[in-house]
Amino acid sequence: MMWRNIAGFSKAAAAAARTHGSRRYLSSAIPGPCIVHKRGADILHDPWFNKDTGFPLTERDRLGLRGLLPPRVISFEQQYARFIESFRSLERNTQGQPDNVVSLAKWRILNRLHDRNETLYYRVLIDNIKDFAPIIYTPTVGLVCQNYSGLYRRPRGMYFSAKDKGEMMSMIYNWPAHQVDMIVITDGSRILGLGDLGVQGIGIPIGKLDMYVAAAGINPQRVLPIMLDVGTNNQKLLQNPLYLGLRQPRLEGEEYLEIVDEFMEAAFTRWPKAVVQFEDFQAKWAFETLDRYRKKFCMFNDDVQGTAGVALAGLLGTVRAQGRPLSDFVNQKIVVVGAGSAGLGVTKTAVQAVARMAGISFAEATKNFYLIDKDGLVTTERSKLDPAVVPFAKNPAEIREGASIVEVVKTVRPHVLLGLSGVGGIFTEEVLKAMRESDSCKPAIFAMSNPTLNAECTAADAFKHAGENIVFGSGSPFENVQLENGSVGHVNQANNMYLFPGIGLGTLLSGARIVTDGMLLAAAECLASYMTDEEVQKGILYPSINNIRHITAEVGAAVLRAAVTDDIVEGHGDVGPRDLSHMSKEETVDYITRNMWFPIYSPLVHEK
Ligand SMILES: NC(=O)C1=CN([C@@H]2O[C@H](COP(=O)(O)OP(=O)(O)OC[C@H]3O[C@@H](n4cnc5c(N)ncnc54)[C@H](O)[C@@H]3O)[C@@H](O)[C@H]2O)C=CC1
Ligand SMILES: CC(=O)C(=O)O
Ligand SMILES: [Mg+2]
Repeated sequence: MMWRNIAGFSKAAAAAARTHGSRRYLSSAIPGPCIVHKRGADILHDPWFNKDTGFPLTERDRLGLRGLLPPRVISFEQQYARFIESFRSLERNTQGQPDNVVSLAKWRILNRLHDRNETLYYRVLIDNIKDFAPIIYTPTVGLVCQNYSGLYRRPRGMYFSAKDKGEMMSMIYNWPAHQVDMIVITDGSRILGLGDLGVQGIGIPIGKLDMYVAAAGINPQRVLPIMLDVGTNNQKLLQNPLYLGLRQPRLEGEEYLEIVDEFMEAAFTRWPKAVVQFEDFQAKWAFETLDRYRKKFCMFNDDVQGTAGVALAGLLGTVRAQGRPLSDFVNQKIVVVGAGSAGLGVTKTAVQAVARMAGISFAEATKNFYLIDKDGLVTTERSKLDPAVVPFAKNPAEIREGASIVEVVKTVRPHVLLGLSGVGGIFTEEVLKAMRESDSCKPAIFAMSNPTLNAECTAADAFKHAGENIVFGSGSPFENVQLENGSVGHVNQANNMYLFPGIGLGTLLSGARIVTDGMLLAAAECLASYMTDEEVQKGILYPSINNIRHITAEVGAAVLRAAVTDDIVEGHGDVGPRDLSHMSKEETVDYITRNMWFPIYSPLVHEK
């Protein structure tokens, strides 16, 4: 597999160079014979320009590198093969060691490459995304965040803390890149299903932006991970002498919002065309900030909106998997476990879809949805009902207030059981067995919480207890399951990674002023219609992660076209709003694809 990639190397590189690849250096070129203004060791220490042993002799001569490298010039292909060999050797040498140890060792070797040579790093990531996504993204990124203070070697991204109040407008200019396209920001308050990890949550924006580079071809020189450190309520971290964040409780209320406001003003003052993705904020701030900024800035919340689109695509897929027409979605009974930023985002979007399809009101469309939180089924009987869940609260005459998951499943016999609770294993054997009585011929189980240990159930347990005819999705990857009937139980990775890169890229390349509901719906519909009937019937609802660039180009194009329809595009670079509106669907996909950055070594000196 790896070697096939290497064999296909020069063709892909040449194609990329013809389109977009080398532009990255030229865009920041200074006049004169050299494209990079740094010299000598400064170049070797800049992961953006560094080619390690790959510097050709002319560049070694003209950039003051002679003598600073071993004499032999090694090709990109050889460097790539060398890295993969070290990675495989690490796999061999860590066999039998605990999973956490192996995962962190793999993360370290990749991270060291990231710090040293970005071109090679992104190339190995793109070519081996199926193997490496679980390391730079969920589940290992969760472990990295938990151990961040010990793993920390050098900073990546920017840190704005409560102590920086009043200073952010000048601080933002400390970032060395002139242009920033994508920002992913967190306050560390709800990192995956791991809770409040304070400043250690920076690993999430870094991992998400790695996915942006890999999937959407965002130029890595133009991405910016942001940690907004407003304190932490995690007592263990506050007591840890190695903790790297502010040692104070989280800011609340207006004090908190003032910090986020200040950052947003600073970021958009310096980079008015940037897209900002909010990530892993605790529910109350996820909703509040989305409401506060979505009409003012070009931003979206991935956990609320990206997840909703991926889940909707999965839910529509389950209808197709049952061999039923899409219109049957309105009859599906859906139990959502978890009423936080993700669960509520999913439920609201799915209810809206039912309302649209059936031509009924939102309130009427909630009929087949059942929302469960830590206190059980949400009904109108509950005291102190959170206003965000009110629209979905059931009549207690139907099922009692606070009913357990198993009670709800036994009573409702749902078509779909979807978990976004962050609680590992709550889809117990009893719950899964109850799904055998589902009214669906192919019940669907989505255990979407991350990382792996927080999944509501494993893939193997789902197929074992709920039956071999189920459709299964999980937020973190699981291996496909070999079924007793001889067939394969397919595992779908129901993760917002299938949408956020396309949402960001389509928004960026359209120059949309804001991210509208129409753009988000277009993204979800694009993903929902991506798979063929044949695949869906086999229980395959989402594309392979190996095709992530292709699906992202399609999603990006759908988002861009929806932005044109919503009349909010301002264009990107030389491509104006009129050009965008005249593009056919195919031309839009082509435009998106041509603008994806691809890692190849570009010349650092002009030919004489
Ligand atoms: N697969 C994907 O693409 C995504 C997965 N997630 C995952 O979803 C999980 C939740 O994320 P958020 O909604 O942002 O968290 P949150 O903290 O806002 O919400 C968690 C919800 O689960 C409920 N809950 C807690 N314990 C429960 C129990 N024992 N039984 C039933 N409900 C319980 C809480 O009451 C709350 O409503 C996390 O693990 C996160 O990693 C989030 C976004 C995307
Ligand atoms: C996937 C993701 O965004 C989460 O688990 O929070
Ligand atoms: Mg998230």
